[in-house]
Amino acid sequence: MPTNSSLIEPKAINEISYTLYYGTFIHTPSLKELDISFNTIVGVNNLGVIDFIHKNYNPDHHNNMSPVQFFIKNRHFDFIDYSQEPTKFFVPGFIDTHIHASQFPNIGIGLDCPLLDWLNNYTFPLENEFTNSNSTDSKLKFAKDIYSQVIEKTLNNGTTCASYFTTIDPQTTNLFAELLLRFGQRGFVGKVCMDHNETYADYSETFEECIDSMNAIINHLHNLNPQDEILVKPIITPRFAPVCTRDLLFFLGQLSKSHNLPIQTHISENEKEIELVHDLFPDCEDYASVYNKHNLLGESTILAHAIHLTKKERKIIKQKNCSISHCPTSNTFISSGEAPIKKYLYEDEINVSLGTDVSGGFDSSILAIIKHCILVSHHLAMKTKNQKDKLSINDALFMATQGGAQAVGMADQIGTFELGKKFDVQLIDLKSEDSNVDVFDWQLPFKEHHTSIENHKSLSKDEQSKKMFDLLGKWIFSGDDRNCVKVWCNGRLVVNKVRYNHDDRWVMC
Ligand SMILES: Nc1nc2[nH]cnc2c(=O)[nH]1
Ligand SMILES: [Zn+2]
Repeated sequence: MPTNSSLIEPKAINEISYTLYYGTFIHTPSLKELDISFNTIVGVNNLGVIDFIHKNYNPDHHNNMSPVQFFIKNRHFDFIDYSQEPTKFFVPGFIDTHIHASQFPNIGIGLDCPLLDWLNNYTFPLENEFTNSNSTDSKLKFAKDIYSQVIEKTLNNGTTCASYFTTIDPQTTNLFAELLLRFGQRGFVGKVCMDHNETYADYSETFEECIDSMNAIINHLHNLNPQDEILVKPIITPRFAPVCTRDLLFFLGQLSKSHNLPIQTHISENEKEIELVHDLFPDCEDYASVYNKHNLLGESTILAHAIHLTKKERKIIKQKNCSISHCPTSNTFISSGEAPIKKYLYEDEINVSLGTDVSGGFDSSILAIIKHCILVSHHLAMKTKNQKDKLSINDALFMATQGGAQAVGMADQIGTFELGKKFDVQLIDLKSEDSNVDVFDWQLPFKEHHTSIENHKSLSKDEQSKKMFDLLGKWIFSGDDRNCVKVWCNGRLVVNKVRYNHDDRWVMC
């Protein structure tokens, strides 16, 4: 955390109620930096904004001039204290930059074929179910069941923001945005655009239908958000070049400019797909050039997969400041390949984030994707015999949080614990009910329910941080949704798995 503490303007004090969270905070302010702060207070106002951070707070050393004491004297606030619980820590909410909400029922299905067959055999038929024109009611019910489940599941896994693909259907896409708001997850809503599906003609739209649908969705979402808050936003989503006409690609590039909307698509996932793009766009030098030619590459473009990029494509992607969404689980499940992410991050300096890519990916948890991206990078390193290809815990955590925030154009609003950012946060408990994580007392960074004197006598700050780092490894490699016990989005508690609050020490003033 860059700032030790900061005090809000006194004039605002009577209008704002606060929650102060006290405990261990862990985040990655930059790619190479992992910050572990014990005994830290983060103050969140009623707009869900962090405007108070105080590190190393010791309640036994009262200093009446300290910002904390100032708060205690002057304000109504809730004080939520986990500072004496070594297996509990706060991390930023995860950001999933590539997930197909509509494909959720297909999780675990379709292991037998590569991308283009997988699309035709499994994916297009399922997405087509959302377009049922015979009965609007049954279509909406079908969509509501699936979409509610995917939002609940991802929130329960600590995803506070996601960039979603839905289907070509506008009505159920609008319903999806409404559900996001109801459940309280921040979301980018991408109606899939595709007006040229040669291999599965049943699932396609005309250019004109796509324009009408996009306009309907943009208008609907414009009116949906609460005042002064953008929680759901449309994202322009050409599915991928092979299913879009040039007219559609041009139109979508223009639409992004005229409405200042982000873009997401797929790129260079599978070798047969790349050949198809060469055949369909012989005038373009490579896959990235197809998108570039149609004004679809910019700083708010998320390119999913990006496994087989050429050096030249990597250069364009960097020049245009696009982000990549790395989807290692999907890339393994449908055997698309191993993206050289370490090179993208450190040689090309491209921003890389993580995506579950449900249902090419079989796990809707970004914690699982963190684990998988590290494992895939180790396999790549064994193949290339280059240790530098291995991703670290820091790299993966950064991609899951601040890298994701940059990908969705919210680097200054979410992704870390910093003044002025939204409180999109998870509380992790390694000893939660039914936890799969085994922790021994000697592995803890400090004693449970210690007195401050005991604590001072124990480990140095560096030793404590090292132990906490090891606990992070335990969380990533043997933890799961059971350890994500609370989730806040925009300051609002949206998941609470703590059955009784007796293990939270609440002090109401
Ligand atoms: N993984 C994946 N790749 C795609 N390329 C085009 N559409 C898709 C999709 O739905 N999933
Ligand atoms: Zn995808």
